[in-house]
Amino acid sequence: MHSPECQSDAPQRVRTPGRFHRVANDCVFRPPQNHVQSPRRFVHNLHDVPILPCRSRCRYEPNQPSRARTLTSQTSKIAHLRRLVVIMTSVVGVAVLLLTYLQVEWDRREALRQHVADMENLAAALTRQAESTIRDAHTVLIGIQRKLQVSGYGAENLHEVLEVARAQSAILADVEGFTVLDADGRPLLTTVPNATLRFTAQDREYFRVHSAHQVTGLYIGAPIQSRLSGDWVIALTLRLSDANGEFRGVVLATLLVRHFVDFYRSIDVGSQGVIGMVKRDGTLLVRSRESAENAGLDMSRSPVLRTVNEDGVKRGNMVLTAMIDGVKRIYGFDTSDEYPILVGASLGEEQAMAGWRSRALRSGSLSGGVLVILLSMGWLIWRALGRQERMEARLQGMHRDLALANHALQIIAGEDALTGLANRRRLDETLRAAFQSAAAQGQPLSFVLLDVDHFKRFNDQYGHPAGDEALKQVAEILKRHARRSADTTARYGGEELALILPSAESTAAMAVAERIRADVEALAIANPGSPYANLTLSIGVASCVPGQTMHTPAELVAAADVALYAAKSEGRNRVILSEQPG
Ligand SMILES: Nc1nc2c(ncn2[C@@H]2O[C@H](COP(=O)(O)OP(=O)(O)OP(=O)(O)O)[C@@H](O)[C@H]2O)c(=O)[nH]1
Repeated sequence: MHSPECQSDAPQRVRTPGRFHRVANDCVFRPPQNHVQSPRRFVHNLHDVPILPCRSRCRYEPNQPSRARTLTSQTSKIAHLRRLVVIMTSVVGVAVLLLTYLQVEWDRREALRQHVADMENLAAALTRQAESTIRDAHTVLIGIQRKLQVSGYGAENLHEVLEVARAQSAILADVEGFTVLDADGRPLLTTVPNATLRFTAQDREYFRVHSAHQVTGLYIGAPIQSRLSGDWVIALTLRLSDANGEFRGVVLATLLVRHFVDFYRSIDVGSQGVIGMVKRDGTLLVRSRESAENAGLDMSRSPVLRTVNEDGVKRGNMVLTAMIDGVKRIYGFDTSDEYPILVGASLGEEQAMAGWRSRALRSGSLSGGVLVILLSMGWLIWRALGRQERMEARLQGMHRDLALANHALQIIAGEDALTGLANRRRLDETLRAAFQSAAAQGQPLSFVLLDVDHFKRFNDQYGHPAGDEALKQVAEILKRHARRSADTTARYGGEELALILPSAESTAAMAVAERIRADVEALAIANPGSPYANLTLSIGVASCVPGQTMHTPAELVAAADVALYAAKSEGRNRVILSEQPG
């Protein structure tokens, strides 16, 4: 009762005209649901039917099932192992990459955080230094302004002012000197040594700002080239007014740009680093990289100044590409609360992060090495397992061939491997011989066909190995009841067994069949799927005197088959005698 799409390698016999397929003994059948419908069987001469390879997914196991199963599970274990190797290698590889990335990224942030903090602190310190320098000059300017505004511009007072200013200028190293200009911009006095006083400052920005009364306090101008000394200076100025507030001139302190530049350059910020001071309006006052070229440059569009002026940030940091030279830098900046100035200190990003880059390169190389070793090992194991898998598959193929060869040998030998009964081929030969001999002697001949009831449910419940064991036990009972030497017990196919009883009439055959049925029932092998709760047999018995009532063995088998069908239909676990005339 093999399904037509059977594809296992078991040999099978396919019955073409009937509804049921019969396969060789070892194949595990899957009968159609309605297989008990009449006519149940179609008897044929098996020798006319070719042995075909079984191609369904039936659970056919040749006679060395456990070894074959072991090999199959071994192969699938190896395949599973190979998959595991790929998965493990990938997981560990990804983990190594991820950890390396996280470590490198953490290190980068830490390095950046450290540099940013350094630059912010440096900017704050330099802002305080600039404030202090400006404050010192501012204090002297206020003194000169007061003295002139109170005591007037007479020669004696001017002389006194000059003396005091000289003394203070000598103390203040960053100050080039102090100068007083009259309302026309001409110098009245200066502390700058060897200065020629034949010039006018009317064109200077600070002069215009004060004469137009645009500022009241200290005005910090853009860097200019001093007309007194030729040095680049930052002019700090206060307005001079008379008692009516009329413009009387300007008192001026000039800070030496080179002093700031020298000081800024003495601080190590690397060859790409820059320290600079700008006015809050964006005018560049000092830059450590060049002393004068960029003096007065408008930097109001710089992101740092925009942050300070637009967002009101007083102190902070940024990583950005400089407007002046296009170098990417890490900036720290701080603004003065006293004066409209801002000092920024920066490191070149490339130089600052060079340490981190080399550490990242080392980590990357190390991880790369680990990864290469890991992948190589994974690949080697994977390849070795592949070889083993192929070998196991070959071995499996060889075992299958061996099993088929054994099976073929058993067919030739005429014995069913599982039960030790005669196989189908020998059954047919024996039946044919018994039929001819009984016909020649005018003796009766009986044929008994036995089928285990609800065996599929038994298999489904306990598994095929248990089914095999039960079949063996039934076969043993069958052997016990074949007492005469001419009696032949055989496996007809699947869970069907047969018994040839030469010289036995129907009464004797029925008695034997009944004893077999009873003995099997008495075994009490549990079969929960059966209404009898135990394993039982349905048996069909047919008898004839060959040559008289029947003319071929096939007729006798067909009669037993119909009787067996009747036994199934009437409730199973019973023996039915064929109604065919015997
Ligand atoms: N364990 C084992 N099972 C077998 C063997 N040969 C056939 N079978 C099984 O026997 C069962 C026969 O099923 P069916 O033809 O439906 O018959 P059943 O379940 O006994 O039902 P009825 O015959 O109607 O009582 C199938 O499940 C086959 O797989 C064998 O050698 N070993």
